[in-house]
This record gives sequence, structure tokens and C-alpha cells, in this order.
Amino acid sequence: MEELRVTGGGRLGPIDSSRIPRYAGAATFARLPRLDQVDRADIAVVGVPFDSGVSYRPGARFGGNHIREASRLLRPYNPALDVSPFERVQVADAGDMAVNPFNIGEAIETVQQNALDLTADGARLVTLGGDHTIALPLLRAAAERAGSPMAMLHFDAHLDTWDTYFGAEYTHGTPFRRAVEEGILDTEAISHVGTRGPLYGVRDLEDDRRFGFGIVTSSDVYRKGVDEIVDQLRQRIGDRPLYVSVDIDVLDPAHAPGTGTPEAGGITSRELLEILRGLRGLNLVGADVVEVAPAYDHAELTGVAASHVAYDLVTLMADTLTPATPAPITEDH
Ligand SMILES: N=C(N)NCCCC(=O)O
Ligand SMILES: [Zn+2]
Ligand SMILES: [Zn+2]
Repeated sequence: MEELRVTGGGRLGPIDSSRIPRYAGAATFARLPRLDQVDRADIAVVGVPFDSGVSYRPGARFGGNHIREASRLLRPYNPALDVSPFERVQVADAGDMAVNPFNIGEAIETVQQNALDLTADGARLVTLGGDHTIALPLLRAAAERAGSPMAMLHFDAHLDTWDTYFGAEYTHGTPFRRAVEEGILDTEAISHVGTRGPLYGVRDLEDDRRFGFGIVTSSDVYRKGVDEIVDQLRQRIGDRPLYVSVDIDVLDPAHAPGTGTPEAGGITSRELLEILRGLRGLNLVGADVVEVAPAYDHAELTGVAASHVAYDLVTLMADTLTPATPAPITEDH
């Protein structure tokens, strides 16, 4: 069947949902071309089907494809930022990394190597997880490409700076402690956003502060409002290279039930999208959306939220990127 695509801006864009029904055909993120259908991509969206690092409900290995299915409804123009991301730069779906589910150490190496391979020509990555374990190798690869320690915003109900679980150092509750230990984050410019819920003890917060993390809790977002939070975060980040990691459980379970470790009292999808849009103009070098576990989802709520979050992350990146190649095909259709 012929692939009728939106080609505005000269890029190979999404399959045109006004000519081929959006529910037809195999899913790629936002109906974009696969990476092998374009010469190169400025932004690659890639899946990591891995959830061997979870401490409670499993299933985030299916998250990437769930987000892709829900992303069929995205459209090419983002009015909130007045950007057509798929016209500005070439965006493509790089498929899924083939990650060993039985060996976490090997899985982490594979994710790191695949992320380096995908960014060798200057492309930036938006990764669809997978559990939060994968943030560590993604951060390693992004820091190597950035050439310096990075600022990071970590949207999550949880700190994910715990030390070990059952003696294991590499789990979905520990990636950011490991990242700080490895020196790949700029500890002047790292913050959690949306944290809440019971902890193991006050020591969790003391450790976290010692590592350099700032904390904007879910309650801070509610009480101070989005604009004040955005100002605070932007000041801390400055012009450093920025990595954004979004654990979908940052949202209240009412907005994102399909996740492995849900906590009551979370932010809304509107608040999350508004904070992300407030990051406009910052040097976003990499991002992930993780912890989407479709077996616990209802009515695709979590998938829809995650697909919109990924779309806004792609838009933020596209907005600041100078395309590495000029528009490859003729203007419009
Ligand atoms: N990264 C996520 N989603 N959760 C971490 C929870 C760790 C725990 O079970 O205490
Ligand atoms: Zn979490
Ligand atoms: Zn997490």
C-alpha cells in the first residue's frame, strides 16, 4: 500500500491521517518514517523493551509499543509551541533495541552502545522505555556526546537515588545515584520534579541532598504553580546541556494508571506538559519517557499521556536544533 506522507518543510513526515486512516498499518511513533526509510535523522525515537530492573509490577517492556499505538492520534503541528517539529528537522522511529532480559549488566551495556551508535552522526534521542534502569546507560551516552557533565531534570514520583535492592546496584530505583557516582551529571544543575509518597527513612532525603539534587515535590507544583517552578528550574539549568528523564509515574494514577510503582497525589498531565513547554530554548540533548506498563492501563490513558509527553520533548528538541542536513525533498505536496 502506498505511504501517503505529510512532506511539509521538505522532510519525510508522518503518514497523512487525512488520506490513510490513522488506525491503519503498523505503528511507528507519530506515524513517522522508520529510520531505514530516511537518509538520516536529526531526532530518533527509539524503544527499549526492558523491565528486568523493576521492584514491583512488571510490564514496562511493553511500554514503547503501547506509546507508539497511542501516538497515532498526534498531529504534525504543535500549537502550544507554534512549531511543526517534523517539518523543522527530520524525525524518525529507530525501532526497538534488542536487550537481554536475563542479564541486567549486559542490557545496560547494550543500551549504552546502541545509544552511542544512534547518535554517532549527531542525531539526538528520545527514548521510550522500558523501566527506569535504562536511564543510566542513556545518560552515559548523552554525556559522552555532550562532552561534559549534564544538567538533568528528573520527573518522577520517586527519587531513584537509592543504593541497592537485594544487593543489586543496577535497578529502576538506583540509576541516578549511580550516575552521580560516575560523575556524568553536573551536580549544580540536577533536580527531581513531582516526588511524593512514603520513603524508607529520612536518610533517603539526606543522601539525595548530599548528591546535589534539588527537589520540587508534587505538592510544590500544586502550591506554587507552574510558572514559579519553571523559573526556578531554568535558573538552575542555565545554558548547560540538559537531559530530561520522565518516569510516567510522576503523573497521578488518575492520569497514568499504567505503571509499575504508582503513588497517590501526583501532578496532572496538564501540569507536566506546561512545565515541559516552559523549558523552551534550553539545550535539550536527550530525553526518555519510561515506566509505562500497559497491562495496568485503562482506556489508553497512560499511553496517550506518554505519547503527548514524548511529542512535546521532540518539539522542544526540534525547536532548538539546527538541522544537520538541508531539507531533502521538494516543498510540500
Ligand atoms: N523508578 C520507579 N518507577 N520506581 C522506583 C521504586 C523503587 C521502590 O520500589 O522503592
Ligand atoms: Zn517512579
Ligand atoms: Zn523512576
